[in-house]
Amino acid sequence: MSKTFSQAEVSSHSKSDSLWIVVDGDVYDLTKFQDDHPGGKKILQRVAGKDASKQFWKYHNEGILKKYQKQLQIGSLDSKPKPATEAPKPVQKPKAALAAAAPTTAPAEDAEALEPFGQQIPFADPSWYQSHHSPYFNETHAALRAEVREWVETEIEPHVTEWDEKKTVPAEIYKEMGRRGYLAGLLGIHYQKDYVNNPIQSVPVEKWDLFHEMLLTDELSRTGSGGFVWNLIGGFGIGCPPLVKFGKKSVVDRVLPGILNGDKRICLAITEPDAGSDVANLSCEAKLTDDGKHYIVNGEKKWITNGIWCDYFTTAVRTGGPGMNGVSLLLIERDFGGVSTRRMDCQGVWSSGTTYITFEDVKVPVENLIGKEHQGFKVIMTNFNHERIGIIIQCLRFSRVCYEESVKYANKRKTFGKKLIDHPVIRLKLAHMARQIEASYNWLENVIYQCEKMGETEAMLRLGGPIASLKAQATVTFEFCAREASQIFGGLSYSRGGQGGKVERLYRDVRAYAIPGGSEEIMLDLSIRQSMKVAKMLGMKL
Ligand code: HEM
Repeated sequence: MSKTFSQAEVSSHSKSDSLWIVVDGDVYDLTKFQDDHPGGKKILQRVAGKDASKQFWKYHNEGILKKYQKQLQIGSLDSKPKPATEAPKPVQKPKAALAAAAPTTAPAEDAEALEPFGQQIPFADPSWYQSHHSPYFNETHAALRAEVREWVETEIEPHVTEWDEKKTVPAEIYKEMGRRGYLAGLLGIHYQKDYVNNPIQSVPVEKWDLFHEMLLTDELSRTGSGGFVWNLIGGFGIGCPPLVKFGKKSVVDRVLPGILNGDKRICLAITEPDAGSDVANLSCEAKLTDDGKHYIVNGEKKWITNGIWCDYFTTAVRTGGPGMNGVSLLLIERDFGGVSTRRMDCQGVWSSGTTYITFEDVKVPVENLIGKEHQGFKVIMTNFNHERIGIIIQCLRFSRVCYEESVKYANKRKTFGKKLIDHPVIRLKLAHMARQIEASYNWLENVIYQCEKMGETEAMLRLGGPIASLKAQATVTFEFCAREASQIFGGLSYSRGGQGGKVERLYRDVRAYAIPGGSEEIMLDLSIRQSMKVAKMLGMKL
């Protein structure tokens, strides 16, 4: 935007037939927009021709300018300071600032802390973003973090509310996940470089680890929409790993490139109208044909994330007798015919496409069996840790979003002559949010590190209990933070959109995290049962 105006020039556009305002040194022509302004046109006319920065920031958050700038900004004031030509000075590392005060006997460090990143609001980002030392993150993680945040802030965040209200996300965004090489790194295993056209840009693929996967999901979750995150990786993150790990090579080679490059979509179809957390009771049946070449599948699946848009369904079916030993996993393809999907209306995660599926005489080739016949339950079990870790990462970032939005709002909203942040009762709420977020996140880092070091079977056995426990911890934290943020925002988090929009949306999304993937009650019970069982095997003495 190269055009510049003097203040006098702006002042001459102070009527409704030519209405300009200034926000942060930039000039906006609101003449046409005033009739559509959700806050009303009179309020704009009162500041016409003036600097309205103070009033603007009182009623809006940053997303509004990002969304409307292109359409409404016509230039800047000639008095606006020019942006520095050289790169802005990074925030000073606390280490340098504190060097003088550091005790001379401090132990030598193994590695330097990373540069500060983000807005430096305490607890609004993980502590390694504020240059705290971390044994887990290095320059490759910092590079990925910057790449994803750039994309999310410019291309995604300004539109998330609109997409959520429309209950969809443009297909282009999922394709972009493929084009950027992100999907190939979100499977809980090493990066699938042989199946993608463009491997990820900022990280050498051989260096990809579970912490990259964690922070990719974490940064996507800054959008503050479970619906958005699930739209992109909800079905994929749980439906694709069983195919990659246990599918026949011929099938994997045929379908995986389309999925990982973002052209085709896959989901996991396990839950049924009558079988949720008790997976072993499912009834969708698959009968082998007399020639042994196909299964004929009949049955229903419910609450299936992404189902309406999917080409492939990693489906749990009953091929044998009752209980867990009669369950198999099949890759059902929409093109086989007999697959019907309808959208379900749910409380939250609106843009995730929660689906009811019916399979009617679907003819599935036996080569689409994932794992061995009647042993699908084992495959489903190996999937749970990855699914639950995904849920934990999202819940903890959503908790941070609730906290971050609250801190920002509390620093501008005044009640009874004081900013909210100056009321001890509000600070107490923020403190309780922060302590739970940080405790849970530090536990998550440890669990990810264990997953990285243990083999799959060892991790399944030894981490099943802690991960179940952490899932419950994360969803309870999320519920608490959504509630407290909502109280801080008051009426603004009761209406949809606007400044409290993220908090209102996340409040509605809470149950979508506390129930699926193992409900809180089942998780807590399992955490003790599983941990005791494994400890006994390993020689626990009581
Ligand atoms: C570039 C200029 C502006 C744009 C693009 C804009 C846009 C919007 C939008 C989209 C909303 C709906 C709520 C939201 O999504 O946040 C809104 C609400 C509102 N705006 Fe503006 N606005 C502008 C300038 C102003 C100014 C200068 C004022 C005050 C003098 C103002 C006062 C309000 C008020 C009072 C609301 C209602 C807030 C509420 O519901 O709590 N706006 N505006």
